[in-house]
Amino acid sequence: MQRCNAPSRGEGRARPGAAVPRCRVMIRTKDKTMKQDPIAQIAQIRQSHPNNLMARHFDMAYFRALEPALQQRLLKIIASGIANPDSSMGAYAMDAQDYADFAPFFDALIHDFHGIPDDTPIAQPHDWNTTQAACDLGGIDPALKDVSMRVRVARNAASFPLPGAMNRDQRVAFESLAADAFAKLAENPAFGGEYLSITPGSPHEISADEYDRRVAAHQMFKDMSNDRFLNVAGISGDWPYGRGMYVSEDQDFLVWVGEEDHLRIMAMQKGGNLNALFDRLHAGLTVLEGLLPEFAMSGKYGAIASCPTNLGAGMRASLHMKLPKVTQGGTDLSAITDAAKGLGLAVRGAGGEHSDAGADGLVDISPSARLGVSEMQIMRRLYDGAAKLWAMEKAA
Ligand SMILES: Nc1ncnc2c1ncn2[C@@H]1O[C@H](COP(=O)(O)OP(=O)(O)OP(=O)(O)O)[C@@H](O)[C@H]1O
Repeated sequence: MQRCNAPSRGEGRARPGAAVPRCRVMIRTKDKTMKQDPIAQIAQIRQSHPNNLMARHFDMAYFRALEPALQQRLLKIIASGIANPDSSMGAYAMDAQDYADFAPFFDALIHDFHGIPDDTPIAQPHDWNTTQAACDLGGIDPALKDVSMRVRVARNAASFPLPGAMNRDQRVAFESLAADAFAKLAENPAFGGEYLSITPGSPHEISADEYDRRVAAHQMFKDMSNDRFLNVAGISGDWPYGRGMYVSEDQDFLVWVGEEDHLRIMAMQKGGNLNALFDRLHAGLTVLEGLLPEFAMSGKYGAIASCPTNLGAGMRASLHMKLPKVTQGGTDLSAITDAAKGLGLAVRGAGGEHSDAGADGLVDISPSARLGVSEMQIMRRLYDGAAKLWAMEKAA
């Protein structure tokens, strides 16, 4: 799955630590004045980067018809896609309300990215009933009992701006609310654990070494402060204030605070039993919903997220699978990527987005679609696709 800041297919890949390009659009975002006509830039990007969905669908007539205040809001939404022509999406919502206020703009991108035909209304079903199908990969091959599974959902509080538009006080205030909720969650026998903060001076602050250890363990999110896409969008602003992670004692239920969305709520387990994994996430999510301010949800768009790629179920369900033969020892992902695409799956390196495959052919596979598909459809797609990719590996 490509998120907003993923480079478009076939174009250069962003890497953590990559140089942050200078913005060259004439809009005011915080204290920066950017220097070129954004409309002219979008026209150029449409030619040079046809996979930038923001540029592909930006309707000049629609933009010109907006009042100046709305134009400024829309320019902030698309600033990252202009400054980074190699964006695959190129737009981040700054507020839950943006999806309604700029529906003609967002809906064109959403139909395109999520593969929803233009004449089909956007709508999000929800279904967490895992008893409908047994999806245990260990039943296909005992070798798959070892796979690492992760499923996460994005959630944002309705009462705060989305991360791109938050100031430092708001980030810290949201983290404080979340820490209070986690203190209650810690008392729940099924989800007891601790909150670890990277906000300087937080009562829950962890050391830099502990943070690095958690990142290396695939639990904590990476430093976003050098991410050129998130920087322009304002999402990585005030780093590391307002950021942290809750982790259950058994390390299989985690909640990120202050990454690309207010919350990323996830279950992580080894073993191949997707039903158990999804049940764990659903149970934790249900408890958290009772402890936190109301989440921004929409019948049309599902879970509201900063990036339109994450709308809908807001879910990315992934498996870390070793596929050494079909990836030529991790050196060539082209065959597996093509096969996975036909199965509705995306492939990325096991270190997270923008990473390469491991030498042992360890890759991350996950269903691409999130909007218009229910949680259970995502689970089935992952199971069916993984079974087919595993059959390819065995036959190779
Ligand atoms: N199945 C998995 N098993 C173990 N770790 C995983 C698994 N899937 C993802 N991870 C780890 O989770 C972390 C976050 O990964 P990544 O950024 O790709 O995912 P994400 O949170 O779903 O975000 P996005 O799709 O927006 O990039 C990384 O450390 C990655 O290695």
